[in-house]
Amino acid sequence: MSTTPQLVVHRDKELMAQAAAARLITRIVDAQASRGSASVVLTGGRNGNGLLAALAAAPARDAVDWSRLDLWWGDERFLPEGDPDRNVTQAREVLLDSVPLDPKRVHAMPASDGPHGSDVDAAAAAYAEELAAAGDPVPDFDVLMLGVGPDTHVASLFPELPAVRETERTVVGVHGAPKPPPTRVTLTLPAIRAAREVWLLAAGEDKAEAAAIALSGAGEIQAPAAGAQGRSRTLWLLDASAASQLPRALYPPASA
Ligand SMILES: O=C1O[C@H](COP(=O)(O)O)[C@@H](O)[C@H](O)[C@H]1O
Repeated sequence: MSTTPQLVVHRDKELMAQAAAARLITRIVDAQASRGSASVVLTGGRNGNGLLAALAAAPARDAVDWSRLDLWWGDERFLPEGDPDRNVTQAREVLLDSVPLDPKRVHAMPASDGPHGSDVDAAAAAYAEELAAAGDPVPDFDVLMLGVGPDTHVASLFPELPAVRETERTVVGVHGAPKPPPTRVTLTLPAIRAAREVWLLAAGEDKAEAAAIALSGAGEIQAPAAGAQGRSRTLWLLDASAASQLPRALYPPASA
C-alpha cells in the first residue's frame, strides 16, 4: 500500500534537524511503550547526520531506552571498517558512541575488509540474511529515514541504475554510483516500503530541485525519492530552502 506524502517545512536546516530529532525521540519512546522495543533505519549524508547531532544535543534523548533500540542502515559506502566516509563511522561519531546502545542491536552494513572481502554482492546478501533473521523479509521498522540527494537519490538508489529497479531482493550491491564511493550497499525500494513510516529529509538549496521533481509525479526509476513510501506514513521533512521550488499547491497549511 502506498501513502500520500505529508510535508512539514521548517524555517532552516537547524530547526528542521531539531524538530526531526524531537519527532524521532517521541516515535521511539511510543514504540518502546507499546511493543517493548523500537526499530529504526538510519541514513547517512548531511541531513541524516544533522538529525543525529541534534538528537545527541537534545535533553529528551534520556527518555529513550537505548538498550531496547535496534538500529539498521538504509545504505552504506563500501569502504574499510572505520573509514571516515562510512555512514556508520559518522553516526558513531555524532551520536552512537555517546548513548548506551546494546552493541548486538547495532546492525551496521558490512565493510569492504570484512568477512566478504571486496565482494559487495556477497556483503549485500549477508545483510539481507541479517534482516530476514529479525523479520520476514525485513524487520517491522518503526521509522526508516532517508536523506534525499540533489539528484533525487535515496539510500544508494541512484536514478536509472539497476538497484532502483530491483523488485525481489531487499538489499543489493551497487556498482558505479555517480557519487563517491562508486561501490555501495543499499536497501531496495521493496525493503524501504515495508517500513511503517518513511521520513525523507531534505534541507538546503541543493535539494530544492530534487524535492520538486520527486513530489511532482516523477517515476521512481528516474527519481528514486518518489518511490520511497511507508506503509502507514510518508513524511517529507524540509527546510524552506529545499521547499523553495515546490509547486504552491504542495505547501502544507502551516509551516514552522
Ligand atoms: O551518499 C549518500 O548520500 C545521501 C544524501 O546525502 P546528502 O549529504 O546529500 O544529504 C544519503 O542519504 C546516503 O545515505 C548517503 O550514503
